[in-house]
This record gives sequence, structure tokens and C-alpha cells, in this order.
Amino acid sequence: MAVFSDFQNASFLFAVALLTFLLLRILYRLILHPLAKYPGPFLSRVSSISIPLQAASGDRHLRQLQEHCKYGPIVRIGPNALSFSSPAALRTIYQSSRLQNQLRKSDYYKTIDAPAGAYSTHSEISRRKHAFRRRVLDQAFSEASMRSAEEFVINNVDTLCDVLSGGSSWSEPRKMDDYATYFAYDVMGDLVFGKPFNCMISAENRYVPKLITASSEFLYTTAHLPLQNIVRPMICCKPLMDWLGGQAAQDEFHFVAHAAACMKERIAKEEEKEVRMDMMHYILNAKDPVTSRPFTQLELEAEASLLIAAGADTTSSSLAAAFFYLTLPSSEPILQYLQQQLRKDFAEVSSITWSATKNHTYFRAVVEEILRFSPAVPSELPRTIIEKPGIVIAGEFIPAGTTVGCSAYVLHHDEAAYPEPFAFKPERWIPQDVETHLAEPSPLQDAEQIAKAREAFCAFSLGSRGCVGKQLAYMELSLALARVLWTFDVRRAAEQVTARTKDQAELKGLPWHEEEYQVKDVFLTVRDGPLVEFRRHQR
Ligand code: HEM
Repeated sequence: MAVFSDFQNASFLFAVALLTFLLLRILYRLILHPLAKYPGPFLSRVSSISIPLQAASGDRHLRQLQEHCKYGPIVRIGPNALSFSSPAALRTIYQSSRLQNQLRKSDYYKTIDAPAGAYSTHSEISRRKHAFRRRVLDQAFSEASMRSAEEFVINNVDTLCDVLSGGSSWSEPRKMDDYATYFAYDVMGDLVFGKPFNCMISAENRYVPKLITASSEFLYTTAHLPLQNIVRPMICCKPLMDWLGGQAAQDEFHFVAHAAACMKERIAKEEEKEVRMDMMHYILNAKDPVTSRPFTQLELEAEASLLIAAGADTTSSSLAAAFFYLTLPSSEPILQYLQQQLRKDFAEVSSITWSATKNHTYFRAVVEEILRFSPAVPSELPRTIIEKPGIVIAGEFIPAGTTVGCSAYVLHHDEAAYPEPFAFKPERWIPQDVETHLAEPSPLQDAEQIAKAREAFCAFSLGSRGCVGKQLAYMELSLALARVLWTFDVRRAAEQVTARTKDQAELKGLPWHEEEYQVKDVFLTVRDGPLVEFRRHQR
């Protein structure tokens, strides 16, 4: 009896001590913490659970914008984390070479590749090791490599046109999130593994995009959980994850194994007589100009998985968004004008090349506006301040140990840089002195407004950790979009599907914008639709 009572007393004392500790911790975070002066939602200021909760909901980008509208340009999104929404902060955090030793990618990145057993260029947080990766990987995005890549991209665009076509009459509604995904994965398979996945023409490999989305969803939340030193080893343990992590965790392991097998096949092909001049050829033959070291087998496998995930999902998200914005009823004059221009400027579809689209002012403005409105990596990219005492961001001294970041979605919907941010307006990228001939022209921009728009644009992030595949992404998007729009009349189907309905948004207290392409933010995006019909254009 006495033992039981001692146990009860000890439990009671333990509970009181724990509650007191938690209460004091909350008070400290609210009042005495160095970030206490920054506003933010209560839960975010006192606990680290807010970010994983938002990540799990798929609404994080929308919440972040909502929070910036409510609290201003600096929001405390976790006890030790701040989100910034100004172009000045964007440049300091991601681009300042002076601060490169003081900031590094946050521990979040250590977790996202943990199941693969090796960091990729994207997840490597050590500045020195990353610099090596980039010196080698950059060679796969050289001008020569991009020139060879164009042919592979065009072959896949031809297939896309074949599968979209309904002949001379209107096609069935095509679900463009799927077609864009199949196209982008086929391109990346072609460039990285030496063979397209053939997703556009066969269902056999369509599980690959699903794997990547599922693993991105799983890791986006998991990597933001508190106590990463415990979480990380757990998600590397396959038997435990098979049991705990369900289908999503199994998908992640499946994809890693799949990528490794494809890489082995591709490496064997490099020994063949006829060299395939795809991106992997350039990677396999690249050596670090500083150390003369090529990638090891493990590094190659990590890069291959990264290139497929980072290259395919982002591009497909943007391509699907393109069809959404261009088929909005309010975009009718934009679409009409764009198609007229493309058909006037290019006599044959084959004359639509990457370099020709680069110089097409109106087309480029359309692409830029798509990337602005719906950035494919919408939420903030976390960086940690590692050197004491700290650094100055946007005029504020921020102490070491703080995780800081900017969200492309938030910056891209800032009224100051983009008046009417929820309207699709390619004209905002075109200087006043360029004639567009739009039926109902909106005012074109003066140089100052365009400079503001450019300053806030960060779809590909900036600096040494910015997107290595930016040029390839523009090439794929431009060739696919321009050639499809040249070849077909396009129109929105009567029925539509969406990743988020107005009712769902309102139920969660999220803002609703009728003309926005809805995505779920899983670091990459999950999307649904639009449904679009195609008819071969009669010239
Ligand atoms: C519309 C298309 C694309 C968008 C919007 C995009 C966006 C981004 C962003 C925002 C980052 C920074 C991520 C971070 O800091 O965590 C990034 C990094 C990266 N992207 Fe892209 N990307 C696109 C297409 C591509 C393509 C086509 C490839 C390659 C085939 C690619 C390869 C990479 C790689 C390897 C990194 C890591 C770079 C590093 O850390 O050094 N991306 N991308």
C-alpha cells in the first residue's frame, strides 16, 4: 500500500514538474525569447508543431500569405523560425555572397533524403560538399548539354501533341495535370535514365509520378516535425517505416530502389558504341574542375532521384497551371492574341525552337506570369543562421540559431510588386513601349514597376542554392506550350476538377480567389485539372 502511495506521489510530482516546465517554456517563448517581439499565430510562437500541421494540410502556402497579410513582413512561424516577405530579405537570405558562411540550409534538408542514405545536391547542407556537387552537376546544364537536350524535349513534345489530339473535331476533355505530369516525367526519364518512362503512351510506369508525390507529401510533414534527431533514424529504418509510415513510406523506398536500378542500366549504356548525348552522358563524364573527382555511384544515384523529382514535378505543375490560366474565360483575349502571334511568327511548328521562344516578348511574358501566379515550389525554403551573434535581415538583427526563409507564393502575391496579384496579367511583364494589340489592353508597365516585379520574382530561388535546372525548365515549358498552342485550338471543358473547392477553402477559413489554380503544397505541389479540349487548328 505504502509502495502504491509512493508511486502515486512520485507520479503527481512528475506531472506537476512537467506542467511547470511546459508553462515556463511557453512563457519564455512568449516573453523573454529573442524572437518574442515578432508577431505570429499563438501556436507558432509557443510550439514547433504549427509548421508540420500546416505542411500536412497542404495549405501551407495559403496560410503563410494569410499570416503575412495579418502580421506584416516578418512573421514568427515557429519558436525559432521567422518568415520574411520582402525582396530585400529574399536577397539577403538566398543571394548574399557576403553571408554565405553565416547561413546554411536548415536541418529540414537532412531529413528529406535520409531514406535514400545519401544527400543529393539539393539536400547537402555542408557548403563545401555542396560546392563540389554543383561544380560537377552544373556541367550537365552547360550550353552544349542543353543544346543536345532540346532534341529529346522536342521528341516528347511531338508525343504530347499526338496524345492530346482529337483530330479535326474537339477531343474528349484531357486532364491536364495528368498529361503535363506524363510529359515532364517522360522528358526527365529520357534525359536522366536514357529512356522515357513512356507515361504519355502507356500506363505501365505511371506509378513513378505517384511515388514521388507520395514521398514528397510524407517527407514534407515528417521533416518539419520536432525532435528530428529521433525522427530521422526512424524514417531510415525500413521495417519500422513499413509498419508505421504506411503506403507513403513504402513508396519512398520503392522509388529509391527504382532510381538505383535505372541508373545501373544507364551507366551500362555509356559503354555502348553509340553515345547517347543526354544529360546523364554529361554527368557521367563530368569531373570536378577543382579536385578532378567525378561522382561516386552513390552520389550518382542520389542525383538521379533528385533530377527526376526536382525536374519533372515542378515543370509539370507549371505546365498544368499554364492550361488553367490560358483557358480561364477572362483569358480569352490573351489566348487568342497569343495563338495569333505564334501562328503569325512561326510558319511551321518545327520553327518553334527554344531560342526562338526566348525572344518572343508576349510568349515569354505569359510564361513568366504563370510561374509568378503559381510557383511550383510555393512555400518558404528554410535557412538557418549558424554564426554567432547573428545577421541583419531587412534591417532587423536576427540571432544565430534562427531559421529564416521567404515563400515564393507570398512574394509573388505582394500588391506592391504585382498590383491585382490574383489576376492573370502577362502585360505586367511587358514594358510600355512594346505594342501588344490586345483587344482590351490592360496598361503595360513602366520600367519601375517591371523592376519591382523582377525583384520579387523567385520561382527558381536565388544564389548558389538556386535552381540548377532553370534553363531546362524554361525550355520544356516553352517548347511544350508554344507547340501545343500553335497546333491546336484549345478550350476549357464544361466540367472541371480542382485540388481545392471554394467550399473546402471556406470551411478551413482560407482565402478564395476564383481565378487561381488550386494546388496542395507538399514542398512540390499536388494538383487536379484543368480539363481542356483540343482540336487541330485548320490554317
Ligand atoms: C518550373 C520548373 C522549376 C521550378 C519552379 C524549380 C524551382 C526550384 C527551386 C525553388 C529550387 C530551390 C529549392 C531549395 O532551396 O530547397 C530548386 C532547386 C533545384 N532544382 Fe529546380 N525548379 C524547376 C525545374 C527544375 C529542373 C527541370 C531541374 C533539373 C532537371 C531542376 C533541378 C533542381 C536542382 C538539382 C536543385 C537543387 C539546387 C541546389 O541546391 O544546388 N529544377 N528548383
